[in-house]
Amino acid sequence: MSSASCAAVIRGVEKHYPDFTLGPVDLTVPKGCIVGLVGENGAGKTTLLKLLTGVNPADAGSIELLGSSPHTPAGRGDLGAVFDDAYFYESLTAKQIGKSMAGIFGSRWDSGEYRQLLKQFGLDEGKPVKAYSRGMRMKLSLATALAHHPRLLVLDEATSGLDPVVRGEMLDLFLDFIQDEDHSILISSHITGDLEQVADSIAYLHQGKLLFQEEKDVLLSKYGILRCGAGDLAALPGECIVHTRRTDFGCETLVKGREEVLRLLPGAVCDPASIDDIMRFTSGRDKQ
Ligand SMILES: Nc1ncnc2c1ncn2[C@@H]1O[C@H](COP(=O)(O)OP(=O)(O)OP(=O)(O)O)[C@@H](O)[C@H]1O
Repeated sequence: MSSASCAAVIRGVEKHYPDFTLGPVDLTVPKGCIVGLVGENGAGKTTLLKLLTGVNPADAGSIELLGSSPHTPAGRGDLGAVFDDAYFYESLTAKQIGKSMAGIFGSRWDSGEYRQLLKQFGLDEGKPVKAYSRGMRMKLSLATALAHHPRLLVLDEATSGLDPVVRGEMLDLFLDFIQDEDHSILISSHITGDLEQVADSIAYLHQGKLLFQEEKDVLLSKYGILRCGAGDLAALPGECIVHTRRTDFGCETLVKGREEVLRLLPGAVCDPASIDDIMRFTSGRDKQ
């Protein structure tokens, strides 16, 4: 895929902390797409998103953000980011935050859009942030990330802490956002069901390494959970078997090439795997 068709291109990026190494990671965010970033706690998702958005520098590799570097104003101007640990001054009201954002973004800041988003999210612009719940703070972060009309949204656990109804509204808003083919979203989430609903591709980070980035539909149709006896597994080529866990009733196996498995084992039970299944089995958490 050419870099012109991507909002973000990450190549060979590394970050080294005393007890953790990220990378080298290759990841792309195509224009007009939502890329879901999944991974266990401590897998390196926030670390990667902070490198991409220029919050922290990478130790190696290259990052192209909307055709520039994340460290240039051109790269950052078209970016809207929401981080789980981002905070506003507690005593400021949403209205005052809007004013300070207008100072930062200048003519890009759309105060009408900001007020509209606050209204849509049910946020009282006269209330100080300290009177906001966790979910309300997240919505305020989203409103500030959207009101300067970014082309790329980077969202780190932006739907966590939101109730299912509001999460549904957010997902609709994300889908609306990418109706413009020049818009894209990279979103990390532990709520994989949300990503199954809206993401075009899924990137899986495990212990600092990107295990795959694949189109969601391909991923979900490719993998399956096969339930069978140990003897049946012998009929399968090794590359079909990702990981097997033995249960009291036989074997539960994450298989790759579900159609091929069903062809080789007609009558076997091989249900489509969810993103959670793929993560659980691939990470080896189910090893017994
Ligand atoms: N500034 C830092 N200094 C040292 N270590 C760090 C720093 N930032 C992150 N780490 C380490 O990097 C690892 C990955 O952390 P990160 O926050 O990126 O994971 P994550 O995938 O976002 O996790 P979670 O899902 O729990 O939010 C952790 O071991 C963390 O302790």
